[in-house]
Amino acid sequence: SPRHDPGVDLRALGNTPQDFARDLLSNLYYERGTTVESASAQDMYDSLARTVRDRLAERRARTAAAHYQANPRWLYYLSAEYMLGRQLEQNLLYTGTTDLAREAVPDFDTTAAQDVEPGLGNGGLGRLAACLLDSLATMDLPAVGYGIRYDLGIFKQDLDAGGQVERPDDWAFQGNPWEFPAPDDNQVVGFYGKVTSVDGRREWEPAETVLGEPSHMLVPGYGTDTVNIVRLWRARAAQGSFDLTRFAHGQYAEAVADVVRSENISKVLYPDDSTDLGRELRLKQQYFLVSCSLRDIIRRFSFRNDGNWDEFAAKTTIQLNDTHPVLAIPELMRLLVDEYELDWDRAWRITHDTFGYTCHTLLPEALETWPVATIENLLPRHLEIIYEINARFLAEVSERFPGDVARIQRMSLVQEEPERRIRMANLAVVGSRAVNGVAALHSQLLAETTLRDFAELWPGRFHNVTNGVTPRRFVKIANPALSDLISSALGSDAWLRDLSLLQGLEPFAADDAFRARWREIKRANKLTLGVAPDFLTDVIVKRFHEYKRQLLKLLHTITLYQRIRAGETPAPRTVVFAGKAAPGYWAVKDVIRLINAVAATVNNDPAVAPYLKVFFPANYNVTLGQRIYPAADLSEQISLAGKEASGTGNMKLALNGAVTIGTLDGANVEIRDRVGADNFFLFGLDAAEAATLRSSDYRPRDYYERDDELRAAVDAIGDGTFAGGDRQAFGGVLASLLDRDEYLTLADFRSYLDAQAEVEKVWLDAEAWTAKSILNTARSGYFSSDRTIADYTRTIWGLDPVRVNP
Ligand SMILES: CCc1ccc([C@H](C)CC(=O)N[C@@H]2O[C@H](CO)[C@@H](O)[C@H](O)[C@H]2O)cc1
Repeated sequence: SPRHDPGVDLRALGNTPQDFARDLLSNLYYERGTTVESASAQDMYDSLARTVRDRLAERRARTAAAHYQANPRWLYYLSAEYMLGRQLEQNLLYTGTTDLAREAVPDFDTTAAQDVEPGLGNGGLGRLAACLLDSLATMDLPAVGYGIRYDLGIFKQDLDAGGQVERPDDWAFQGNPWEFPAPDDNQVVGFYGKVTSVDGRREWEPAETVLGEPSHMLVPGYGTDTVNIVRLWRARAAQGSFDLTRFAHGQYAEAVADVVRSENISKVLYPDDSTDLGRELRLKQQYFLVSCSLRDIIRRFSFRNDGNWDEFAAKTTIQLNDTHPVLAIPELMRLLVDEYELDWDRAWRITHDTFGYTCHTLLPEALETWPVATIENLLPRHLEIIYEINARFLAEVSERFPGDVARIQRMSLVQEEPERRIRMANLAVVGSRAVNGVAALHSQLLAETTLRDFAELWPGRFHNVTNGVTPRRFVKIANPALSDLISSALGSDAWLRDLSLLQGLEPFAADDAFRARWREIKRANKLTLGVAPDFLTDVIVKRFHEYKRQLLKLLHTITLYQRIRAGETPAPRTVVFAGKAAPGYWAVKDVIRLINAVAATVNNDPAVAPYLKVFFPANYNVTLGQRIYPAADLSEQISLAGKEASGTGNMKLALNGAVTIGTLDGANVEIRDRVGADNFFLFGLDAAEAATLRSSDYRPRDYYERDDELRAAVDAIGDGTFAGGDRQAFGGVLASLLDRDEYLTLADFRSYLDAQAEVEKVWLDAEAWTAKSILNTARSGYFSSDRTIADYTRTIWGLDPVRVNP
C-alpha cells in the first residue's frame, strides 16, 4: 500500500477563507449532491463537518507516518463506554477554523445545532475515557481507544408529568460525518460451541460467529498536530446470514433472525451505571469488544514487529476501564496459547505485563460477577483458562498464607456460594501488573476494604491516579468569555496546555475590577442557561443514585421553601437538578418525580418566587453539562463519604468558578486540599464515621424526631403537600428515608444545613464570594486530565511522546 505518499503534499487544504469556502462547497456538491440554495441544515452541517474533518485527516496521515517511523510503545484503552460529546465545536477549535466556518456558512448557529452527541456512555466512567483520550493526543502520546459503536446510545430522557420517560437515542440516524468505517479490518468473533483436544492442544470450535466492523473517529490533540483515533466496533452478520430459503417460504422474520441476532450485540448501550444486572447479551458485548480489539492490537503489533512475542509487552500496554473489558485477560491467554502456541508461563508473563486495571467504584453491587454456567455456555474455552489462572494463583496464595482457608475463599476468582460465579474484579487484579483507584481516598479504601487481601499480597501493584477533566471542552469551549478573561489576565492561553498556570490568577482575587468582570461573565452564563442572573445558582448534576443523595439537596430545598413560607427572606437561590436514572432503578425514579412535584409547587407560589426557584432541565448529557457548569455558583458534591470513587463534575464546576459544598468523599478531599479549606464548604460524616454508623444500629427516626426542621421537611413529603394532598404519592421515598436511609441522609442533614447557612452568609458578601470563586479556578489546575495522563504515564504506562512534524 502507498505507505507515506512521499510525493503527495496533503497540506493543500489551506486555511484562507477562499480555501475553506471552496472545500465547503465541494463537500456540498460532491458529498451531498446539492447546492447552497437548496441545501438543508443537515446538508450544510454534513459538508461543514467533512470540511473540518478533512483538515484533521491530513494531520492524521502525518501522525500515522510519524508513529510508523517511531514504532513506539502503544497504549490501548479498552472501554465499554465513551461519552465523546459533540464534535463540531471541538474540531473547529482544534483546527483553528472556527472564524472561517462562521464566515463561510450562511447560518452558522442553525447548522452547528445539527451536531449530535454520540451518547455511548452512562456517566463518569464514559466521560473520563473521552477526557483521557483528549489529553493523550494533546500530549503527543501514541494511543488508541477501543469501544463499541452502539446503534442506540444512552436513552434520551423526557420528563412527563415530572417522571422520567426513556426514549431510544438513535444518534447516528442522520449518519455520522466524523467516523471512518474500515470494513477491511473486520474481525470474526466466536460464541458458544465446544472445546476439543487436538494433538495435546485445546481447540475451541464456536457454534456462532459474528463480524466486528470497526469505524474510527479522529481524536485531535490541542495545540499540536497529533491526531489519534478511537476505534468503535459494530456487530455485523457474517455474509450469507440472510436465509433466502426461509424468505422464499414467506418466513420473513426467520429469514433475518440470524442477522438480527448478530447485529443485536452492538444494538444498544446498557443504561446501568452501578448495578450489575448480569444479562448474557452484556457479556456478549464485553467479549465482542475484547476479541475484536485484541485481534486488531495483535495485527498492528505483528505488522510492525513481525510477531516477536517477547517484544509484545514492551510495545503494548492495555488499560482496562473497570471490569467490563476484563475478558481481555483470558482472551489474550487463549490467543497466545491456543493460536500462537506459546507455553502457558511465557503467555502468562506477557499477559500480566501487558494489562493495567482501573477500578471506578466502591459499591459492592457494581462489582461484576458472572455465573459460571453463563460463561461455560458462551465462552467454554475461557472458563477453562480462568480455572487454570485461578489454580495457579491460589497455589501462590496458599504458599504465602498457608492454611488461611477464609482468605483463599475470599481471593478465589470463583465465588462458590450461593451460586458459582466468576469475580471479574479478582480476575482483573490477578491478571494485571498495576491496579489503580481514581482518587486518593478511593485508592486507600480499595486497599483497605474491597481489594484488601490483594493489596496485602501485592502492595506494589496498587496505585492511585486521581481523575481529571479536559480544560479544552469544559472551560475553553463551554465558557469562552471566562477563558478570554483568564488568557488576558495571564497574558496568553498557554494555560490550556498547562493548567497549573491558572495559579497566576490568585492575585486577581484581590482585584476589584477583575472580580467585577468575573461576576459579569457568570451572570451572562446564567442568562444563557435561562436561570435568574441575580439568584445563587445551586447545582447538583450527575446520574441519580441513592449514594449521591440528591434527596438531601431536596430536603434542604423543602426547608428553604418552608422557611420562606414562614416569612424568612433568604438570599434568592435557583436549585438546579439534572441527571438520568437507570430505567429499572425505581427508588430514584420516585425521587425524580418528587423533585419535579416540589418544583411545581415552589415555582407556582408567588410568595416564594422572589427567593427560590427549582429548575430540572431534562436529558442531562455532556452538551447540557457544558451549558450548566459556567452558570453555577455552588457545586453540590454531597455523596455519603466513602461512596463516590472520585467524581469529575466536581472538577468541571470548580474550574468554572463554582464553590463546592461537599463531604470528604472521592476527589472532594483533594479539591479542598488544593483550593483551601476556607474556599470549600465542608460538612458531614467522613468515611470512617459513616462506615461506623452504618455498621451500628443506625436509627434514622431518631434524627427525624429530634430535628424540627428535618421532621417538617420529611412530613411534607408524606402529607401530600407536593401532591395535591395525596399522602401515598411519595410513600416509597418516605419509607426508605425513615426505615432504612442506607446512605445516612438524615444523619448528615443538620451538618449540611449549617454549611448551607455559611454559604448564605458568604454569598451575601459578593466580593468575598467572587474571591473564593476565582481562587477555586486558580487552584484547580491539578484536575486537568493532562496531569492525570502524566501520572498514568509515569506510574503505570511508561509511554514516550512522538512528535508529529508540522
Ligand atoms: C455493571 C454495571 C456498571 C456500569 C458502570 C459502572 C461504572 C464504573 C460507574 C461509574 O461511572 N463510576 C464512576 O466513575 C467515575 C470516573 O472514574 C468516577 O469519577 C465516579 O466517582 C464513579 O461513580 C459500574 C457498574
